[in-house]
Amino acid sequence: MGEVERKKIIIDTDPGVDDAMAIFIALRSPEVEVIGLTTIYGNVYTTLATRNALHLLEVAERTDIPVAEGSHVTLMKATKLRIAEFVHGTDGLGNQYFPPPTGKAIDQSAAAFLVDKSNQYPGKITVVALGPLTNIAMAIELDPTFPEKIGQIVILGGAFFVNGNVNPAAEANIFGDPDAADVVFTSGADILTVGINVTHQVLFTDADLDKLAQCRGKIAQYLCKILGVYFSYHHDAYSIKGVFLHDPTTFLAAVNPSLLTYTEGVVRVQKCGITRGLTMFDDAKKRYGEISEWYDKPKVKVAVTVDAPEVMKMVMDRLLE
Ligand SMILES: O=c1[nH]cnc2c1ncn2[C@@H]1O[C@H](CO)[C@@H](O)[C@H]1O
Repeated sequence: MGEVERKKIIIDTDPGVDDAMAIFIALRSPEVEVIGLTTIYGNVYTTLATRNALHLLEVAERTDIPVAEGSHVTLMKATKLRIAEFVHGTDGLGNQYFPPPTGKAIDQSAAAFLVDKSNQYPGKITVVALGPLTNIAMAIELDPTFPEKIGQIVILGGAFFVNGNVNPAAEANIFGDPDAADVVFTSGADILTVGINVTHQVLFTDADLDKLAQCRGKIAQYLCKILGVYFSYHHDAYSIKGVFLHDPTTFLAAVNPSLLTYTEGVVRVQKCGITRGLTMFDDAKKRYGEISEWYDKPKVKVAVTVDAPEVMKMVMDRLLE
């Protein structure tokens, strides 16, 4: 029987506890084929992100999937980065200090890999971007036709109509490289962005963790080990007994966009000052009298609501397998 074509996915990632979850869910999603991981700083520095990406593929026994290392600096070449090790542990994976992976990244940068794959499968690739958008912006710099050739870019990023998680203005991934984010949002690519206004609705609770602990599967057991630090952080920072599933929600939105509703409009990113990293959406309800920085820019899709129970069901089904 003719097999339904699986969506080809590249995950741009900074693993990261919730990145690890998203990667494992992706590898257990029959609807998609993960054709590569590209790495970026954010939750950890890029070198560690690469090491963790290789390690996670070894845990999942999927070393056939290539890892391309991404940028160590922002689009503007800044080396002073904001790294969220206080969220994920100093090793990025819940302070477990796993032995180093045996595999190596391929001999191609993340940006070059992204461009290559977009040429190989024009219009067919979905990039799921789970960290700061430096690699994607660099792919656009490398090849200005990248936005036309890439199928879709599904982004975990932004705080739309709500406060950020770095400060009241900014969400962590956009704050990590606002210049890159603004390039990507205004590139004309088919973009769906899932902000923390949506991912904060998807809570993985203590009870879910218990279910995972009772499952004898290798991945379930592995995740239980690394989730401790992420749980403690959420308890301290938000006074909640559970963790937000930012990355898994974004990945599942790429698999099944009907899990979300979205609105469309131009998004610009504040690049300086106290609101650096702010994502400002023009809802186009007003025809402004003056030409603004939003005028005539391409629109993107901004997630507004999510079917959280269905996302949680998909997460649990895939992790408890
Ligand atoms: O308070 C925080 N500061 C920095 N990063 C965070 C925080 N909370 C979550 N994340 C990480 O940033 C992405 C979502 O913004 C997620 O990858 C999450 O793990």
